[in-house]
Amino acid sequence: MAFLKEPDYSHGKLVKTAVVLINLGTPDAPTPSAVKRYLKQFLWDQRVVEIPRAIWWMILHLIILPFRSKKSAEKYATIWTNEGSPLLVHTRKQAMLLKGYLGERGHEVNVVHAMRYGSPSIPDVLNQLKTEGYDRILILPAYPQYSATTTASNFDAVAQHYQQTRNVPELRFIKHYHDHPSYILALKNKILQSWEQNGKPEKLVMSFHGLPKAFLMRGDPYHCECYKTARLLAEQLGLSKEDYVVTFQSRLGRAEWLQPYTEPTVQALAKQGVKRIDVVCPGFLADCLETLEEIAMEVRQAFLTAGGQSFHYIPCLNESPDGLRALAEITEQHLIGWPTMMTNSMKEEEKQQALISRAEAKRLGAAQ
Ligand SMILES: C=CC1=C(C)c2cc3[nH]c(cc4nc(cc5[nH]c(cc1n2)c(C)c5CCC(=O)O)C(CCC(=O)O)=C4C)c(C)c3C=C
Ligand SMILES: [Fe+2]
Ligand SMILES: [Fe+2]
Repeated sequence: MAFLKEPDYSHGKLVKTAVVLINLGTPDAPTPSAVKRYLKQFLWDQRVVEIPRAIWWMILHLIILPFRSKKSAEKYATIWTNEGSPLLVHTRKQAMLLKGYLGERGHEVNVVHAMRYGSPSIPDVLNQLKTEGYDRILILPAYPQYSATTTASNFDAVAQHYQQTRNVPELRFIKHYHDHPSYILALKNKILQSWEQNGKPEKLVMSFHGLPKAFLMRGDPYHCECYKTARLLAEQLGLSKEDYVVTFQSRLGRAEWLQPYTEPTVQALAKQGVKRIDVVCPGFLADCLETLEEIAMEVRQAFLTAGGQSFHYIPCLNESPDGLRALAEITEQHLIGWPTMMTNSMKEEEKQQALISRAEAKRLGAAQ
């Protein structure tokens, strides 16, 4: 009888393991209808907007969706690439490379990407892994700093998915890595690389995505984790308090969000006579609308219009070897007790895929 069949694993035996890199999500196209579909799912999440549902439904459907979808679609169009939305393109490549980096370190795990909103969706990805026989799942949120709005929302989506599943796999969930030495080192190297090419700024602006201030007051640790990342990074770079400033971007709506806000801060710096600033966004693993459009275009313009002379945007870690090495080390620490190596249960095409990822990771410097 099927239900009495012994499972094809037991303690000490190898079990197929997969890491799921989950990022926020992005529209399928830079069009008002695609952006509307994405925003509708995103902004209906109670982890993101805590306003009572009936009131929020009216605001969302009557004001936000009709106006913001069109405006945001125009912004997305300015950053869209031949391969698609930058956030999706980078996240997909990061997952592929992370698999290779982990393989090089002796962990033969699968690494796939999923999006909290939009596609590939978390349920689709987890279903696919189940079909392929993965019975150990490690969730790696693409957010170094924990926030209920992002990290806990990923957790909700994963937990909700498995509510519909009888045979739930072993699950692990990485909470944060805002102070992980290899993540800080990767950021430091990215900044030093930019300074070697372009020289140093008078002020380094570290801009993080914002949140309503009320979420901090209710206990969300995000704000503290951003400041810890910034302090560790400044220490590593040998910066004094006068050399850098922490700011928060991407405010939405009229309520107060975490301060100081990025754009007014850079305008004030320009008015105080600061001629050259660099902006880095350590909270984003991958470049996206919020960095490429909001920071590298809008905030740049605001600084230059207010009298600034030179503005450099320092890109996110994206596919940089240091960034991937950091993700590999962080992941590795959470694989302890889950022995992973090339198993006989891996299908031929899975083995082939693992070898391709490793070759690409090696080419990018994983073995250094
Ligand atoms: C109430 C609104 C929002 C909260 C809270 C929020 C938190 C939050 N977001 C990120 C990361 C990203 N946000 C991105 C886009 C984006 N964010 C909001 C709103 C809130 N975010 C909106 C409406 C949008 C869509 C774009 C727009 O219309 O302005 C993105 C980029 C997505 C892309 O497609 O490129 C990221 C990444 C974090 C880390 C965070 C809290 C810590
Ligand atoms: Fe956001
Ligand atoms: Fe924005």
